[in-house]
Amino acid sequence: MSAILRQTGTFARISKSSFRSAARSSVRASNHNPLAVYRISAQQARGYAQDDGPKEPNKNKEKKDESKLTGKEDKEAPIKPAPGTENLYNGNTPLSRQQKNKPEESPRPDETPQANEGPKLDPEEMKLFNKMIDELREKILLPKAQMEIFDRAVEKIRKEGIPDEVRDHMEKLQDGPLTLWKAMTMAAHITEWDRKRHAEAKPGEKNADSHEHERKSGTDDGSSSGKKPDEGSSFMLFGRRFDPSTFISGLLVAMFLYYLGPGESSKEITFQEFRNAFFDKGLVEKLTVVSGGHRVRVHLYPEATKDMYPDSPAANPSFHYYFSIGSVEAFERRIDEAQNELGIPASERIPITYATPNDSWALFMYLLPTLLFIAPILYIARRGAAGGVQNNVFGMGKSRAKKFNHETDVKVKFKDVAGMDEAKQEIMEFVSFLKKPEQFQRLGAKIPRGAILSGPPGTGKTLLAKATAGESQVPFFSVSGSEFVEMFVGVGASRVRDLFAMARKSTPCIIFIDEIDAIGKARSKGGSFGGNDEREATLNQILTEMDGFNTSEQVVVLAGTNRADVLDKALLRPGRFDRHIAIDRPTMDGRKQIFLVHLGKIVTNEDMDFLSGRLAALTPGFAGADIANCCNEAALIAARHNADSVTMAHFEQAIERVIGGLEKKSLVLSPEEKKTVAYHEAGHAICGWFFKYADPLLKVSIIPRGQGALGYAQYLPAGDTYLMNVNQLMDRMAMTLGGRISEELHFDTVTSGASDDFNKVTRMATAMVTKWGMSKKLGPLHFEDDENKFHKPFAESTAQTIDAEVRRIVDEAYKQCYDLLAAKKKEIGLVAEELLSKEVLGRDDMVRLLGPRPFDENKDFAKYFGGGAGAPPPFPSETTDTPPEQPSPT
Ligand SMILES: Nc1ncnc2c1ncn2[C@@H]1O[C@H](COP(=O)(O)OP(=O)(O)OP(=O)(O)O)[C@@H](O)[C@H]1O
Repeated sequence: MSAILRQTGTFARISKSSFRSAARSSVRASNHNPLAVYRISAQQARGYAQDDGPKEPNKNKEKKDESKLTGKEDKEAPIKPAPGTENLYNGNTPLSRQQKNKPEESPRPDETPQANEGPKLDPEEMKLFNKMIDELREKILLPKAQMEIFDRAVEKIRKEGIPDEVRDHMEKLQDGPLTLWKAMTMAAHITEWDRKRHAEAKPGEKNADSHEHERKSGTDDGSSSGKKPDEGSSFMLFGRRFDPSTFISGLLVAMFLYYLGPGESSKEITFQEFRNAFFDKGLVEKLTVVSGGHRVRVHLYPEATKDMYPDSPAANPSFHYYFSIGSVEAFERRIDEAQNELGIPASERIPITYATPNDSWALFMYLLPTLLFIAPILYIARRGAAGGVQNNVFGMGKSRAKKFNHETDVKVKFKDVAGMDEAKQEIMEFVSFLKKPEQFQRLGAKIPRGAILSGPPGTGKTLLAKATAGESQVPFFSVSGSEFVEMFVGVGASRVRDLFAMARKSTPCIIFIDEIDAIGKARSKGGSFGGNDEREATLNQILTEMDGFNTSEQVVVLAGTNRADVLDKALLRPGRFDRHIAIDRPTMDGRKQIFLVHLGKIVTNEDMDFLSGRLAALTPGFAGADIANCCNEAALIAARHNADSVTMAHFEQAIERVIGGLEKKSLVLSPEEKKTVAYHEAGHAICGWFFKYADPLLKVSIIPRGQGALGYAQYLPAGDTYLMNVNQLMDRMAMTLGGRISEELHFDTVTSGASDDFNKVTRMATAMVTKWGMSKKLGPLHFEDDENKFHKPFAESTAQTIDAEVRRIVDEAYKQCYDLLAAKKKEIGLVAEELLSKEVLGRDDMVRLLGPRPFDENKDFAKYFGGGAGAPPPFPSETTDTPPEQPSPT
């Protein structure tokens, strides 16, 4: 009973096991190891081991006396705390020293423990007990009423001795420093003991004071009213009863918050640092081998570490130091050596554990951000590749087709589509199929699956498809081929599936895929550069879907393209796009019809028949979209001039603008340049007027327009001609050279303004020689152009012949033009001077200056432009003179 709390800490050394170890070690050889105190000291526990009975302390005393006599006591009990733990418990002096100086005392008869009470405390023990209680008070904050109960209980212990119950709990808490948690549970036990003591006492023995305390504390758990507390499954904390389930769920929440928190931080140190800073100072609580036996995590006593290294993060329980090890065996050996060096007994060795599940959790938490980043990408990619109608990750695999409702959206009818009667006729069949399928099925006819509408841009392919839907009164799904193409392989195919699935749900209906060449290009025969997989997969899916239609399914697929020649043959085979409808630029009559459609919305007082005819004659080569644009431009120009209605002049301005671009009034030419441009344009105009097969001039201007054109001449082609003979070609070439030859005839030098003319002439002459068989020397041969210019499809000698023939033809055209212009030098001067003064000349001015054109005019020409008879040449429309190119540095 002489020593109760003999260590650097407080209550942690009063255990039964300590007592036993003390009994053993009291006769052991002396140990100079200062660290030994860091564990349970041999002299610490001198009593309170109830199992050993009251004699045990005496036995111990005897041993102690024995050790005193032999003078070994000092050596047996370490007197100095381990480095780093001196301040652990408020700088307590080593217990062994206190113990050494403590007088041996027997329990006083009046202090004999009573039932339920432990032995009484001697002055030394009392001192230490008081110290422990002071620390408890510092660490915990109890409600006032609770504090009173606690104080009362402490007072009781002081007077009557330490009860077994409290002692047992202290025994459990002996390891490690006094943490807040330990302090709380300790306080709870003391108060609980006191409460129980009162509850078990006879009613008469209960003092009124205690009742008052319980009432005040408001924590009467029913024991006072005769109800037995459920001690097995709950414990008290702050006077509150906690059951295990509350505790476990609380613990789980705490763990959850812990892992949600800032996470475990760590620092790598060397083994030497570990030893010097922590191990040798006794701060290490435990070591854990992690990372598959490559690293060791150091668990420190947080309080002691905090005291020793106040600024270090090591005191944070979630912070850990790590050091690397070569192998587990080597590490264990080193630790053993280190502990031997410090003389730590085997029973006190630092525990070493091996990778707990927490490590996997830590690894998981460590990898979590990366996983969170990568997982969605993988998921999208996989889902994209997987395809399927259900493939709707962020709407990726969903079709982007716009659905037009036949009742509300598709208002276009066949009457709105003009100038393509044959195409309309062809597509009409689809309308009858969608309207009356039985008429075809009755006779065993298979309904065509779809049609490809091919033609230049703006010729009305989409319009025709819409009109088909409008006429058939069915829903219309419109999608562009490029909308199937995505970054992820498989998305296109998935969208095709989705589109067809949607269409099947709304049968009968029309699907229109515009620009189908974006996905329907001929598949490569392998070995192509780059990845075409996505496009090919999409095309294959279209082929499959079209095959998959059952003949009674009323889904018609129409597709538009500008490049029918590049489409995959599999698309065009019967059973898929059965029909191939070519829609070309409209003819003169077609243009007239289209003008009539679009003029319907324009406010004009002009005679519609004449207006549309004249405009159609003025717009050779125009597609439906250009015509619609012209009508709109004319209305805009008229509105800009505050006109009441749109006049012929507005339409002509609009056409000029569409053909030549915007007038560039800001581009001011010098007088010399202007004169050159005027003579250049006059040369072209004279050629067009006097060459029989050239296009008659309609308008010439020296106002710069569009993309750098300094002059502008508009010619009127005879009509829709699809063939050109040698005479027409020669006249056109001669006319094209007219600008440069006029410059030669009227100026000392020539300019670079004819560059574009030469380009045209050369191309025409080359085509005559290599494609059109118009050279006697080369004969009827066709030489394909190699776009890459890698090789010539002819022999070197043939190449020389081609060059010579092209030169000969151009020379002939040159001579033809030169002869004419040399003869008409005066007329050129007339036209050029007039141009310089007026800037723009019309056909009437030409007739005034040069007299009527000496050839029969085309009848349309005569009708709409009042000229005489004459046949203007075919399809050329206009020429513009490009700006001078920059002279090359050489
Ligand atoms: N035959 C026509 N009759 C009336 N208007 C037409 C005709 N052709 C084209 N248009 C006008 O041109 C506009 C554009 O035509 P549309 O979009 O059908 O051309 P497209 O051939 O589909 O062009 P792209 O090949 O560039 O897709 C139409 O909205 C319409 O106003």
